[in-house]
Amino acid sequence: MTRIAVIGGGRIGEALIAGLAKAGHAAKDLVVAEQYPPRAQELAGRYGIRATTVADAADGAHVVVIAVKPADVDAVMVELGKVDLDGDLEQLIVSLAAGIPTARFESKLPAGFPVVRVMPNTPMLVGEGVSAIAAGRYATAEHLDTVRGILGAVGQVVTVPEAQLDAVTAVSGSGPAYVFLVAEAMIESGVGLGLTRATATELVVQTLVGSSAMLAESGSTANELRADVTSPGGTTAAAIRELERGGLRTAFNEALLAARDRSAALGAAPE
Ligand SMILES: NC(=O)C1=CN([C@@H]2O[C@H](COP(=O)(O)OP(=O)(O)OC[C@H]3O[C@@H](n4cnc5c(N)ncnc54)[C@H](OP(=O)(O)O)[C@@H]3O)[C@@H](O)[C@H]2O)C=CC1
Ligand SMILES: O=C(O)[C@@H]1CCC=N1
Repeated sequence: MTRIAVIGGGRIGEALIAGLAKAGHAAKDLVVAEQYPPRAQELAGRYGIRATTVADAADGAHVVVIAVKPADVDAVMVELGKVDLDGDLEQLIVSLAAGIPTARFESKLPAGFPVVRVMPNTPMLVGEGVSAIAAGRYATAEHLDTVRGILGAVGQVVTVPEAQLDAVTAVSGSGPAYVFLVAEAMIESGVGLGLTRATATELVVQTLVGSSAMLAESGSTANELRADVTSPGGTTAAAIRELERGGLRTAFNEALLAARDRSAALGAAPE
């Protein structure tokens, strides 16, 4: 089985580890390098995996996943520079960091070292993630297949040109947060209308689950499904008029532009 080292045991690092563990990836083939010792121990205990240093984790791993914040990537690359990254193992660097171009990794690795950049999202924790992957200059179709195999165990995988990854980040990388925000807002509004919090939460959660399943499975577009709920002169039309008046579409346009631009800025070369 592919030996995977996850560098950075934060939110997305844990989502990947948990998703892989749930999908049956053997614990002995997963290792985490997390700089905060209590957190490292927590992950080791929760998933029965080894927690160690960056260099030790990378040494002997087939795939080294970089799951630290963009600002911490360069420090990790310095640590990796101390390891004899082993061409015989056909090692591969997979970066989950928003914005950081594959060229930045390649410039700090031995010549020709393969790098694949990925934008995942947290629902991979429950096997329902979606990841977009893009090959760096030296990554082959086989390397992309390896990454598809890993991420395919925890959700869907799409392949895009690297230039599109900042847009992907705005849509699906950050996307779960928009959905959770909508859930929060609907629950609060339900409570405002007199429902108990527990009832409002149950209604909203299952509405999101059911609507998502229809989007995924019905073969109808979002627009068609929305029209089906919107009876002429009815309650949905009244609600949607208010959402449009509140500038929902413009807000989403501006929000995704801001996220795309922030991703690009995170990847700008350090001064
Ligand atoms: N969260 C998400 O939904 C998504 C995140 N990403 C990307 O994933 C990356 C991580 O994000 P996220 O998980 O949210 O961030 P977190 O801050 O939750 O996780 C990063 C972890 O890496 C640790 N770390 C930092 N430097 C090192 C190091 N040198 N060696 C070992 N561990 C280190 C951090 O420790 P400490 O806290 O002490 O700094 C932290 O625990 C980012 O680049 C982000 O762009 C991509 C898609 C989705
Ligand atoms: O907020 C962030 O920067 C990261 C990238 C995508 C989701 N979380």
